Formats: sequence, C-alpha cells, structure tokens
Amino acid sequence: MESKDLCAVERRGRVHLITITGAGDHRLNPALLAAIRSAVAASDGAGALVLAAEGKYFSNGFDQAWVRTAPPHLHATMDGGFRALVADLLALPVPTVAAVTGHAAAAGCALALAHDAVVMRGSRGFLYMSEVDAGIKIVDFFAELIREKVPDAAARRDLLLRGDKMTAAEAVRRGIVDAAVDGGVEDVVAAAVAEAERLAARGWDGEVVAEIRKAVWPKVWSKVKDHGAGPAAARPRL
Ligand SMILES: CCCCCCCCCCCCC/C=C/C(=O)SCCNC(=O)CCNC(=O)[C@H](O)C(C)(C)COP(=O)(O)OP(=O)(O)OC[C@H]1O[C@@H](n2cnc3c(N)ncnc32)[C@H](O)[C@@H]1OP(=O)(O)O
Repeated sequence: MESKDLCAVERRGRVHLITITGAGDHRLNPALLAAIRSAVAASDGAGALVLAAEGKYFSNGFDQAWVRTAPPHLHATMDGGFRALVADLLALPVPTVAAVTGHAAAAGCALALAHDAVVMRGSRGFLYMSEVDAGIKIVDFFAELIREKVPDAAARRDLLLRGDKMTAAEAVRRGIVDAAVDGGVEDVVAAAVAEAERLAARGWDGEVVAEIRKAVWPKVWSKVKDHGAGPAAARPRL
C-alpha cells in the first residue's frame, strides 16, 4: 500500500490536516510511520497542523504483528521511525494539535501526546498505556514523553502502572487532554481544526515556535533530535 493510501492530507484554511485512513486500528509500523512523516513534511506554508484518524482508532500502538514477522535487524526501524516522527513534530515551525478521534493506545497514545494540544472524542475512545497489561517494557524516551506530558505523578501512575483506560473526560480532568468533544469523528476533527486555526491566526515566527517547544520538552528532544528530518539531522533513518 502506498504511503498516500495510508494518510490523507488536506488544507482547511491555514490548517494542514492529516488523516490516518482506513477502518483498522492504525498500528504504527515503518510504512505508516513513513507515511505520516511524509504528510507532516508536506505542511510547508501552513499555519498549524492537525493529525486525525478515520474509524474507531486514532492508533492502537506499534504493529506487533510486523515485529513478529520482520527480520530482527529491521526492528530498529520501528523505534527509529517513531523517534523521527516525534522529532519532526517537535521541530515543526507551526503549532500542532492531535484530534484523538478514537482509541489511542501505547505508542498511539504517545503519538497523541507528542502534539502541542490534544482534543479527544468524548463518547468513544480511550487514552491507554497498555504496556503494563501487554507485558511490554517502555523505552527511555517514552518514559520522558509521558513524564513531561503527564506532569501529575498520580495520573502518570494510573496511566503507566495501573493501565487505566481513560475516557476523554477523565483525561481532561487529569490535565492530560485539553478538551473532550461531543459528537462523532468529524466533530472532533472540526474542533481540532478550529483550535489550530486560532493558533495559526497568531502569526508566530516559526523558528521561535520550534525552539521554544524544544526548550519546553528538552529531555524528549534530546532523545529524538538525531532521528528527525530537522536541520540538524540527515535524511530520516527509516
Ligand atoms: C512493540 C514492539 C516494538 C519493538 C521495536 C520498536 C521498539 C520501539 C520502542 C518500544 C516502545 C514500547 C512502548 C510501545 C509499545 C506498543 O505500542 S506495542 C502495541 C501495544 N498496543 C496494544 O496493546 C493494544 C491495546 N489496545 C487494546 O487493548 C484495545 O484495542 C482497546 C484500546 C482497549 C480497545 O478495545 P476494543 O475492545 O476495541 O474497545 P471498544 O469495543 O471500542 O470499546 C470497549 C467498550 O468500551 C466502550 N467505550 C469505548 N470508548 C468509550 C468511552 N470513551 N466512554 C465510554 N465507553 C466507551 C465501548 O462502547 C465498548 O462497550 P461495549 O460495546 O459495551 O463492550
């Protein structure tokens, strides 16, 4: 499947809207990670970026089936591809908003939290770090991402060491998500685009946005910066 089939890209006003397509659970493997990265790279000229998804999943995390079948030497492309995508998002010269239109589990949850803002569907979908239930250790930059994006220790414990499946309302109450949106997938996307448009209207200097973001999340940036497509890095290592 070509990358353009994995993600759809459109402009809505000043907003670059990326949609992970299909009714599946959008498992993150090198092909989908590359497709999302290409879609992010196509945001030149936009004032803000939104990442959304079709169906009942935003993303259900890494593609474990791919890991089981791929030669071991390729496993690093999953980690490298994810780090590169997070680096691209942190280095982007425009505000970013995740439209969590459905379940966001494990690496899918981490991907949502790698955005500046997160709006989430109120009636469907969990924010869920399933690793403790699935018997999967998390790596350092995941821990950093959660530590920096989930500042409340109790919320971090509930997410990582209790495996809570948080609804949007719960995630808003815990300070992890910015807004719970009533209605369907398109209502969540519309709310995310509206927020992105408000941020784009501020007309910020893109380099300042990117440098402030790196300064605000320094430990995550330090663990991903050599993987992304930003000025400091060579071509993505996918
Ligand atoms: C991993 C190998 C990688 C190796 C190489 C790379 C290394 C790189 C670094 C590694 C880092 C490791 C960390 C990351 C690891 C991963 O990502 S591994 C992949 C992990 N992924 C998972 O474990 C998947 C987890 N997902 C699930 O368990 C489920 O899919 C789900 C999210 C819990 C959803 O389950 P599902 O049964 O599909 O749910 P639904 O049917 O939609 O809903 C269940 C019921 O709940 C109701 N409901 C849904 N949303 C809401 C809501 N918001 N409010 C209220 N109720 C809700 C829904 O209606 C259902 O109700 P019933 O119909 O009555 O049952």
